[in-house]
Amino acid sequence: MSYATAIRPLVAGNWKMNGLAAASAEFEALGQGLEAALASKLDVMICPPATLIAVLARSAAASKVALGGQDCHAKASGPHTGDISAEMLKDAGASAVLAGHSERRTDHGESDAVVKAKAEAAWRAGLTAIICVGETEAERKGGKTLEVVGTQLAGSVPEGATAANTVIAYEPVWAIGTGLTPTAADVAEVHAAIRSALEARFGAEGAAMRLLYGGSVKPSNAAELMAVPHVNGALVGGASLKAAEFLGIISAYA
Ligand SMILES: O=C[C@H](O)COP(=O)(O)O
Repeated sequence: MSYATAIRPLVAGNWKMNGLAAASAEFEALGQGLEAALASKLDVMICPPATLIAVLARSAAASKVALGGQDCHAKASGPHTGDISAEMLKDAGASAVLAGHSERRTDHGESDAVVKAKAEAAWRAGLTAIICVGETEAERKGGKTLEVVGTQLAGSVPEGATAANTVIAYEPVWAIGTGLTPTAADVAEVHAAIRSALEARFGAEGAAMRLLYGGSVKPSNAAELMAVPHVNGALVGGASLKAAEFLGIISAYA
C-alpha cells in the first residue's frame, strides 16, 4: 500500500563536541540569516553540546531554530554520573534528541536495544527521537547495506513510532566527516528501502515520517542530495558549525 504525503523537510545541525559559549554568535547569525520565506518551507534545528542548550534557548534565534540534544539516558533520573536525561534536555529547551548516532553506537557500544530505549525515553519526555542508522564501509563493500540498515531499523525504532515523534536519519558511517558521499542513486535505494520498512510497520505514520540523509553534506552537494526521493532533509555535522555554511545547505530548499 502506498500513501500520498507531503513531508515538511528538516535540516538539523549536529555540533557534536564543539562549541563554547562564544558559539552563541553562530546560532544568532543562523537565526538572522534564515529568511522568513525559506523558514516557512522547512524546519531548522541545531543539536549543540548539552551545555549550550539552555544558553541558546534564551537567544532570539531560538524562535526560528529548534534545539535538540545529541544523546540521552534511557532513565528520567537516578545515579548515572555524567549522564543527561531526556527530561533534562526538554527542561533546557530541546524539542528533539538524537538516538543511536554512529559515534554513540561505535564509541560507546550502543546496541539497537539501547537506542530503542533512548527513543522511548525521548517520547516519554515529549521530545522527538531522531533515530540514526547506517552501515560501515566494510558492510557496504560486503553488499550488506540494506540488511544492516533494516536490522537497525527493526531493533532501534520502538512500537508506537509516528511521524510526529520520530525522525529517521540514514548516515553511512564511512561518509561521516570524510568528504565522501554515496551517489544519489545509492541514497535513493536506501531511503526507498527505509520508507518501505516504515510503511510496512507503521502504515500512514511510516509513510509520513521524515527521513534525513547525513554524511558530508555541504552547500555544494545539498541540492542534489535533498532532491533524492524520500530524502526529507539532512543531518549535518561539520558544515553546521558556521552559520554561513549551514545556511548554504538550507538554501537547497529555496
Ligand atoms: O550527525 C551528523 C553526521 O555525523 C554527519 O557529519 P558530517 O556532516 O560532518 O559528515
